[in-house]
Amino acid sequence: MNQSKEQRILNFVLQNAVRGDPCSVLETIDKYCSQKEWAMNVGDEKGLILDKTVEEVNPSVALELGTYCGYSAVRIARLLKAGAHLLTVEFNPEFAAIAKQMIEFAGVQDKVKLLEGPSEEIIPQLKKKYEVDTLDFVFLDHWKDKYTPDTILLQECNLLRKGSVLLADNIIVPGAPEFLNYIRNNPRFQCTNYPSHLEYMKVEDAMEKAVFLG
Ligand SMILES: O=C(NCCCCCn1ccc2cnccc21)c1cc(-c2ccc(F)cc2)cc(O)c1O
Ligand SMILES: [Mg+2]
Repeated sequence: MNQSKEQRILNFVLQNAVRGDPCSVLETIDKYCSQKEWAMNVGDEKGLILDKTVEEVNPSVALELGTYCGYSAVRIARLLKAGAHLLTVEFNPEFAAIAKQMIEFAGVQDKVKLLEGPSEEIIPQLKKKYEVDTLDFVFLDHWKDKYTPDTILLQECNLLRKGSVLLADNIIVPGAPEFLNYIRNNPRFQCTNYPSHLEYMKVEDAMEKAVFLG
């Protein structure tokens, strides 16, 4: 059975990165995906926008929708203060298995809880099953047509508080036009656009930050 691309990325990290060193894991994934096989990690350029937003928010409780190989989970978790944690949702079991190993190799497993399943099922469970009060930070990086329904669901489940920050990837490519329309025309959100490039490519992309006003 030949390996998946995601397995090849993990193997390259296990063989070339430094165990317990999140920055080394991130550099190694970026090296592989820029030189050998493209993959849909947020990458080093948009990763800096993610870093700055996480540092600005300094979240106690963060949610990520779309784990993939765990690149952005490692990226976020490495910046979290003591006692803070990231809940990351992945519905593809193969990706979840890769991400789990990636997160453990990076040494951030104590800060990350990987939840397997579709976001519309997991979000309503966050309060009771995962003991979440409200979310300080949400990174949207899953199916682009789920950004809007899941943002609505987060509000319906009372998971956002005044000042909660959403950051959405791929505003231009693959694009989330319906989300952009929803969030920019919603008076309960204050939006900021961050132009960038598609991971590992000279193609324009952008991230959108939306602060919930309560
Ligand atoms: O599709 C993307 N990501 C989503 C992957 C699937 C998520 C599925 N999933 C995960 C959790 C979860 C929970 N509930 C429901 C579904 C769930 C993506 C694509 C590109 C891209 C691809 C080709 C191209 F030519 C240019 C750009 C670049 C990106 O950065 C991306 O993020
Ligand atoms: Mg993305």
